[in-house]
Amino acid sequence: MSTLSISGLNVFFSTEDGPLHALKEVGFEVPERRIVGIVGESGCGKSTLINAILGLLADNGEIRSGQILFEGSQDLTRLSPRQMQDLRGPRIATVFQDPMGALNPVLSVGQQMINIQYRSDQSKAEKAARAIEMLKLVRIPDAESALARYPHQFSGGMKQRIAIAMALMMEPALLIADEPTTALDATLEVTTIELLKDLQEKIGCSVMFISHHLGVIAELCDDVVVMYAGEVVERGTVRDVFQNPGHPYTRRLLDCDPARQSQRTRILPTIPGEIPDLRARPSGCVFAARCLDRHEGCDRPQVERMLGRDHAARCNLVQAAEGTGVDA
Ligand SMILES: Nc1ncnc2c1ncn2[C@@H]1O[C@H](COP(=O)(O)OP(=O)(O)OP(=O)(O)O)[C@@H](O)[C@H]1O
Repeated sequence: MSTLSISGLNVFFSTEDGPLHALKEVGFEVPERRIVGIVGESGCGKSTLINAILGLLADNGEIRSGQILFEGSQDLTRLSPRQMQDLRGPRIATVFQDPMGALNPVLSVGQQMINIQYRSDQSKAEKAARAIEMLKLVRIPDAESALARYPHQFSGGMKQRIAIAMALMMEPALLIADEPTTALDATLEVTTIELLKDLQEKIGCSVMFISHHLGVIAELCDDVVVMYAGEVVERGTVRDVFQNPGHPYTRRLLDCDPARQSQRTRILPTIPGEIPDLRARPSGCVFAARCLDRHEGCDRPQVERMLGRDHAARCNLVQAAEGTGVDA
């Protein structure tokens, strides 16, 4: 069973210049106990996707169609704001780039970690013991005395680890981690990634990990979903997608990844061009204007084609390649 199963998700924003189709027919799974990376450049719809799952779309946003099935039974698109509020935190936890979004600067870490357990009928001492246990798991030195300290007394890396401990404290079924290591330096990033993987295994939750850092995705995730202009253009296991990318956009992303550059460059390479205006989506492929493999099939709607058991790409060229023997 999948912890999260998204299908046919269409999200629109109303704007002064007409409706903006931010997510188009988005579909993918976050299977139980797996870590799924979501990758794509700025504007590809990652925040909209997270907000749609959490029931926190902006007032001008609307889910027009689609399903977000949580733990096989609850369609999150149909829950009331109150029901969503109950799920956020205990069942669907979040970690963001800035840990201070999750930490209250005027309360001690211990108090905050006890407050999170408000639904538990354990005693205060038991809740404090649980907080210490979590702080130890995220390798905060001297966890007992850390309870009495305030967020500003910790370094950036420690604050993020405390935020992770707080997110996982109630053993959620799903953790949504949005660029949680982007603000950290390279060494701290590696430590935090290792820790996240460790904790995920201990708690047995699923993780949706949003990042533009392909190296981190490769290191941490089991599966990856590649998004472009609000569409899922490729999905599969990290191994399949990274070793045998099917979509030209995925190939360009991998080519641009600094970790794969043979020569060191001063300027980070990026894909030339821009994401199209989502108020006027092209009728054919959404990536065609920037694609190096353009062909006549790009003007038609793109069909998602399976490249392997769990590996799919939305590109008509991939489909054409099979029959013609052309190497896609
Ligand atoms: N409230 C809104 N009203 C109108 N358009 C919006 C709104 N929120 C997002 N959009 C548009 O939806 C598209 C997807 O935006 P989104 O913020 O989800 O992308 P993103 O991949 O998270 O980008 P970033 O990494 O820069 O945050 C963009 O074209 C954006 O301009």
